[in-house]
Amino acid sequence: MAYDVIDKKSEEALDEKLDESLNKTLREALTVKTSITYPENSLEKRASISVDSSANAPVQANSPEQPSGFSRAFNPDSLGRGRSVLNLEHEPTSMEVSGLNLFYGEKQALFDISMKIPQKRVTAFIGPSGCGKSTLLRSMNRMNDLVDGCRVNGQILLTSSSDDPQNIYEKSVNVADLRRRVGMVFQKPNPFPKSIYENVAYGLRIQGINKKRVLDEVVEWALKGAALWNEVKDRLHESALGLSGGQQQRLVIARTIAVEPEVLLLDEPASALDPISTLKIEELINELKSKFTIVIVTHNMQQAARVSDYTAFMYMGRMIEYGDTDRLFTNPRKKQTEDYITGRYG
Ligand SMILES: Nc1ncnc2c1ncn2[C@@H]1O[C@H](COP(=O)(O)OP(=O)(O)OP(=O)(O)O)[C@@H](O)[C@H]1O
Repeated sequence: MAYDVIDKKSEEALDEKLDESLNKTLREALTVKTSITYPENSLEKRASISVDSSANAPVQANSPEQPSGFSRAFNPDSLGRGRSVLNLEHEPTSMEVSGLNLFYGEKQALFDISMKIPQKRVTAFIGPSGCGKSTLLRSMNRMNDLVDGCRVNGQILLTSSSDDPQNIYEKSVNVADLRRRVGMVFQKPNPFPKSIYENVAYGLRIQGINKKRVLDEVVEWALKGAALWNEVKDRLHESALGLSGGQQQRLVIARTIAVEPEVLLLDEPASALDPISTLKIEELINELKSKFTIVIVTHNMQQAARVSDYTAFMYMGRMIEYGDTDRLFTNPRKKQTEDYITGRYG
């Protein structure tokens, strides 16, 4: 079977363009006045993220990620979490995608995608290169608006915090506000050239919150939430650019969660990181889902199996199968899913 040929050049060009637009977009998203207020003594709910101190503990260098000679075939040893099968029908949702088609100029990249994104769960998108994972992820906070000639039809409802779900593609939607509510972390860490503290405080300062005690609390909360506090608490005023790649990625996560998004979109957040940093990001995802809905794109099936509750398998712009992660990996219902997870293609 012929697979979609990826136009690497346009992908790289898009990545560059997204990188360029990113800081601007982030700044816009963070400048939005929101209903969030951070009065003193109102930060108790932040404490509800339990930060497992083991996330900062040293780990065995050979523990995470692919064994040497890794093939794309899925290794079922990644499963066995011993939990019961999850059922999407019974989950409250954060987002609901229906009949979504997306075009880059003449080329259609997504075909009639419909899916529910369950609240406070981790949903992974997997599939061969070029199948549309990142496109679908980016469509969830309208990052694709940055691509010339990109058109979308269908709808995506943001359902988590309102009785009156809003289609994010409606004209009246404030896109900067949307991107604060649906935050995104990219493959390449992109801290601002500021101190560690100011990176995390950025979104709050822009909202006019300058009280030191409040900022201190939020910065500490977000850095703890991103499992970075112990490593940086003594150097908060040093440049973020002096951190390692893995630390920078956790800093970006801290910056994103500091403005309390409802949904965190992670586009291969660990693919540029070493195995130890990758493990920390995976542990972090597990911690963060108690507070945030998480959607992750990953090339790595072991990673999808380790971190996600639900997995969506995509192929050539279509959603082929979507359901409980353990079930999908151990008992796929579609032959294309089975072929992919057994390494027959991809
Ligand atoms: N800016 C763009 N202009 C034109 N086509 C694009 C653009 N971005 C992506 N595409 C095409 O859309 C399709 C889906 O790409 P997308 O990057 O979403 O796939 P993916 O599954 O995330 O791939 P990968 O795993 O390689 O990152 C591909 O055929 C790709 O070439």
